[in-house]
Amino acid sequence: MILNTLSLVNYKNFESQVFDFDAKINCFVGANGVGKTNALDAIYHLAFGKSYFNPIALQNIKHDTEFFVVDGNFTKLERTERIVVSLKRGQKKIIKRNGKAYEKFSDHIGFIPLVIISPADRDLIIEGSDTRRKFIDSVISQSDKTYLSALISYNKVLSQRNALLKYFALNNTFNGDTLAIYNEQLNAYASEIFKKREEFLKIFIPIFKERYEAISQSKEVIDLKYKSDLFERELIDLLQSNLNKDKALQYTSVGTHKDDLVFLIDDFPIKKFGSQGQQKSFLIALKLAQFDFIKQQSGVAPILLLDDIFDKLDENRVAQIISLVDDEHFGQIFISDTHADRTENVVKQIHQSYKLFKL
Ligand SMILES: Nc1ncnc2c1ncn2[C@@H]1O[C@H](COP(=O)(O)OP(=O)(O)OP(=O)(O)O)[C@@H](O)[C@H]1O
Repeated sequence: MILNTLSLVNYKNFESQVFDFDAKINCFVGANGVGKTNALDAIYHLAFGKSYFNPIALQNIKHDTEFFVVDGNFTKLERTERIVVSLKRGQKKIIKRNGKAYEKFSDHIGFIPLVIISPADRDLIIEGSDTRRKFIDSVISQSDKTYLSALISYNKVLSQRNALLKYFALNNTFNGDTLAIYNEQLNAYASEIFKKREEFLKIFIPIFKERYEAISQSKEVIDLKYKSDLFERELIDLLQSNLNKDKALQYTSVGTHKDDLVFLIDDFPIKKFGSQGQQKSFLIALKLAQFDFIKQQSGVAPILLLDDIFDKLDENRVAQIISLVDDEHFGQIFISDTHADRTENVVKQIHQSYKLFKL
């Protein structure tokens, strides 16, 4: 998967910009605030139809302008693919592949395999379970369309069930038959989601551990554990036994929407007991394992975005990370850094072919 060119119009701080990329390594360098992360985010947009950093779509349009266009020309399996994402104020976002607009954005997910490593990933450790569920969902969805569709359906039924619980409470009424229909649907989707998350983690965890060992070169034992209500019983039984609680809360308190991933270091939560360096290595190992998994499943090396990585890790570790990717299966890498010299020094040692973009 290679991004050949990228053209931006009114995307965040870019008014009009065209990049012609190297097939291997590309570095965006420049002072704080010049738009290095924004350039990476534009590439992320082409893969996921949204920003990695700012979920409010309209805030990605350049201030005081009416629309943005992110236009990318890729080579995938020797074919040229043009992806255009655009948004005009007051209108819906449009994603086009080779001139044809997608009806459902979810159809595009996985078409441009991509992994981003950014300081913002620390949210995976410090924030709530929804951040970790999003991570696991995004990894599986990139290689499994049926998973994404089960997830979308589950969320739809879940909000209908929650709306019904609210309606019951507001109108002081109850209808077990209607609720049972939602329970059955939710149960079917949840079983599928649970099974796929379990299967995914069986493959993913060993890759992750291997990556961590390679990066950290230390003895601590790290682990990932899948936490789900569904290990206990089927969702249909859980919904039944939690009915009174759900009626009181007016929302569904059990299900795969409550699943979590527990991050452990020597059997203790990494959030509380991991050093800064261990936490960073943990997150990078997680993302590199994502890279390996997607490559393994789709047969295509994902595009790798490394945001601000030199600020967080020393040069040796960065070189190690880049060559880890280079070793077995090179994809295309995009790096952002404030220091052109530092970036060039590290990159030069690993590959002769690279481009530096001074923003
Ligand atoms: N919608 C927008 N319109 C105009 N400018 C924007 C918009 N959104 C963000 N910006 C600007 O983009 C700049 C930040 O860009 P970015 O985060 O890419 O910087 P960076 O080069 O990665 O910096 P750092 O080295 O500090 O990480 C800020 O100046 C911000 O004001």
